[in-house]
Parts: sequence; C-alpha cells; structure tokens
Amino acid sequence: MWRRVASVSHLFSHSKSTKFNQGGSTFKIWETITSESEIPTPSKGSPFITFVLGGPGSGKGTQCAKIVEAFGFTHISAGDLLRREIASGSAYGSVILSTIREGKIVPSQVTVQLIQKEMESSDNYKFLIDGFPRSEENRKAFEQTIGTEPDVVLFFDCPEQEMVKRVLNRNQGRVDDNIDTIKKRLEIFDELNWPVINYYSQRGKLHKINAVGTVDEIFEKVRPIFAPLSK
Ligand SMILES: Nc1ncnc2c1ncn2[C@@H]1O[C@H](COP(=O)(O)OP(=O)(O)OP(=O)(O)O)[C@@H](O)[C@H]1O
Ligand SMILES: O=c1ccn([C@@H]2O[C@H](COP(=O)(O)O)[C@@H](O)[C@H]2O)c(=O)[nH]1
Ligand SMILES: [Mg+2]
Repeated sequence: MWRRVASVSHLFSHSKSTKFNQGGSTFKIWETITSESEIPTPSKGSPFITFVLGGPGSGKGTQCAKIVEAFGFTHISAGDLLRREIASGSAYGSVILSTIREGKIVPSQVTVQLIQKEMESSDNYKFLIDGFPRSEENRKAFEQTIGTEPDVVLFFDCPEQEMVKRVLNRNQGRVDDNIDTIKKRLEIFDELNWPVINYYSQRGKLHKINAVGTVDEIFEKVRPIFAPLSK
C-alpha cells in the first residue's frame, strides 16, 4: 500500500522511505523531499521524454497544451492514441473500447507500439507522454522497447472529489466519463499508478504538482520546471 504525501514540489525531488504497520503487514511509504536539482540538458540527438501522470481529470491534457505552447514539446496522449485506434476501425478497436469502458488498462504491447510509432514519425525530440505509464508493467514495457527512461516525470496531484467533478463536467462525449467508470478508473489508479509514481520519486525524477487551482495558477507551478529549456 502507498500513501499520498501532501508536499508540493515543482523542483526535482529525492525520497526517503519509512515503514508502518497496518493489519499485521508492514508497508513501505515513500515521501517526496524537495531539492533543487536541474532538469537534464536535452540534446537533439536523443529524445527528451516527460511522462505526465495523475488521476482521471487531474488536468494532464489541459496542462500539456500549455507546456506545448510555451516549450515546444510534442504532446502524445496515450488515451487519445487508443481512442484514435478505436475510431480507425483497427483490429484491436473493440478490445480497446471495452477496456476503456471498464476503466481497465490496455495491454502494454498495444500502447507502447502506438507511442513508439508516434515518436518515430515526429521531427521533434521533446515529448510529453500523457497518461502513461499507468502500471509498473507499462513502465517496464516502455523502457524495454524504447530503450530509455523518461528525463522528467510530472505528477498532477488532485483530490478525488475534484477529479470526479471535472470529469463529470468535461462534456466531450467520452465513453468513460460516467460515474461508474470513473470509480473503476480511480480504483485502478490507486492500485497500479502509485507504484510508478513512487518508482520515479525514488529515481529523483518526480515533480509533484498540486493540481488544485485555476489552469493558469497550476501552469505557473509547471513553468519553472521547464524554464531551462528553450522553445
Ligand atoms: N485547473 C482546473 N480547474 C478546473 N477545471 C479544470 C482544470 N484543469 C482542467 N480542467 C477541466 O477538467 C476536465 C479534465 O481535464 P483534463 O482533460 O485536462 O484531465 P486529464 O487529466 O487529461 O483527464 P483524463 O485522464 O481523464 O484524460 C476538463 O474539462 C478540463 O477543462
Ligand atoms: O496508457 C494508457 C492510457 C489509457 N488507457 C485507457 O484509456 C482510458 C483513458 O485514458 P486517458 O489518459 O484518461 O485519456 C484509460 O482509463 C484506460 O482505460 C490505457 O489503457 N493505457
Ligand atoms: Mg487526458
């Protein structure tokens, strides 16, 4: 079991672990500690990858649009790639659709292949990969296939009540924007995404951003992370 930690960091972080006991089992907790490390210097010879993590409706896509505008990244939303796959009538379409309806995770092989294709067909070298990886299995599949780790990981930390409110008001006709699927997505997020977040926290790559506030207020917490990059 993993615990959310309330501290907000827009700078690089490192972590410390403590242990606690619940129901007779010992659990490890990772806490994010703020430090002032710089982001790695991007080089045009290799991709500069940012993973954008956060629960459903935490504002990942909204903030990605702002980052693209300010810093010239290419935005790759894993969810959008899957929805595009459904719309294209691909062989995987019906399986992907039922997986999304159930709020579950599409097999890594499918998602990583779509992301890889998108990266390879881009002239850019700066990528925002939004809504991926959603599990440790996703993370390992990406790192194995693409052969690299992300340079930066953003985590938009948002209370569940706020996420539910945003998703129910989104009004974009998504098949998963209904209360039953949102509940399942939140359960899956709690179960499978926290280990990924904690993994990158331990690797000193995680920037946790408090995702409550206006879009602009939140972006002002994101901006300093990428300030060393030129557009
Ligand atoms: N800071 C904010 N305050 C209020 N509403 C917001 C904020 N940021 C985004 N929204 C709205 O909340 C909804 C969800 O935002 P967005 O689509 O960016 O979230 P997401 O994290 O990409 O969600 P998902 O994982 O479901 O794709 C959208 O309707 C968006 O306009
Ligand atoms: O890597 C991924 C990304 C998404 N999914 C599925 O798509 C929906 C919607 O994703 P959003 O990021 O919210 O657009 C998600 O609930 C999953 O069912 C996935 O399986 N793997
Ligand atoms: Mg999104």
